[in-house]
Amino acid sequence: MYQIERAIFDIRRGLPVVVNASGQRLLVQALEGSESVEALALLAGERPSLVLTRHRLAAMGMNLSAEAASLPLTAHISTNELNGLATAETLSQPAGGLLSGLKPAGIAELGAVTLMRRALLIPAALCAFVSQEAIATIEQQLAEGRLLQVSAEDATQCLAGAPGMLKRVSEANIPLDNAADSRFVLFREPDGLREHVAVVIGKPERWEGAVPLRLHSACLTGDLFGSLRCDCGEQLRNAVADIQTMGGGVLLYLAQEGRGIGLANKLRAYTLQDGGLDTVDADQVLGFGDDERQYAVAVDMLNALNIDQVQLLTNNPLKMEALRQGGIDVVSRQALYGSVTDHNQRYLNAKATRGGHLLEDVLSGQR
Ligand SMILES: Nc1nc2c(ncn2[C@@H]2O[C@H](COP(=O)(O)OP(=O)(O)OP(=O)(O)O)[C@@H](O)[C@H]2O)c(=O)[nH]1
Ligand SMILES: [Zn+2]
Repeated sequence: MYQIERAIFDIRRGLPVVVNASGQRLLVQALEGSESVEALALLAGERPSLVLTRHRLAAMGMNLSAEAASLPLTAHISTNELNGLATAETLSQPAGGLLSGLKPAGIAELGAVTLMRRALLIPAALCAFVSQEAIATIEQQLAEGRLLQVSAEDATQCLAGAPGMLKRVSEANIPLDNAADSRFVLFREPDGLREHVAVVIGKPERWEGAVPLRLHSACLTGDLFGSLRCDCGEQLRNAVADIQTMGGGVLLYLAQEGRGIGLANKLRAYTLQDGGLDTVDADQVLGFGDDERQYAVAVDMLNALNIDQVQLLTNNPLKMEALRQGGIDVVSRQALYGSVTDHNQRYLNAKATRGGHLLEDVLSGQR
């Protein structure tokens, strides 16, 4: 995985990397932030194609076949169509007849888009297979370390992380407003890119049975600034207070901003929502699924804290399911609400109707 971390840094800087699928080399560059399609074409000796996720293609008005719709991602756009589509912003527009040359994506292209996701960029990649004529130059650049190469297998798996490899890095007592006896324990993912914090409230040696647990995905706008667009800040504070009242437990503060798409993309999604889309459709226009979060890191953190039985504070059935799949016994669920306001009502409605969140009580005005 070591090469992958380095490749992600190059991708975020707008540089190309090579994704190698059984000896076939695909030059890959992020659409977002790429300065020149021409330079990529010159290096590869081929015109690049644009690889997009099926979510984005559907949002662009493509009628995907049943087969294509079931793939994790799909398609090439043939080269001369690139001109009209080459910015992240124009990609959100319906494409009409522009996208005639769709082809199913192979494992190398799947790896390319997975790298973009992991790099928290728009999941769209410029891709060109290296031509026979260009191979010598590419090999020289690889040998000199000017270009990085990753295997297609590693690239496709880079979102999942490496189970059991979270590092417990540092910890300290941090008295909180509603829970004076709290301890922050910081974990770092092996690639060093993301850090997650377990807030341990109370004295673990006194806990009996299922531990009260909150999985909280980071929301800079809501948690820190009290944004009225969502309910996150209130949920965070309510969770700390509830766990304290329940006799102590754990809040996992997960680096999963914007349901895993990152802050840059969440801000883009907010702008699309201001244009009328709901939270799910806005993410799909950008190329993302309903919810891009993976909870393996949460399971790892619970294992490190010797917790295998929990009472989960959430309205999100996916979180219960993910913990159960990771071998954690979720013995009960407790609802956790913020307030409904004029600003967040549409968002909460979409969570309930599109995302299956259990929010009936709060939306029907019972709280
Ligand atoms: N993509 C996207 N993310 C959003 C939007 N509004 C809030 N978020 C993110 O949604 C996530 C909400 O996280 P949580 O509160 O832990 O989870 P949840 O899925 O709402 O489920 P609960 O456990 O019931 O709260 C945070 O990462 C927010 O940054 C939005 O409009 N678009
Ligand atoms: Zn939020």
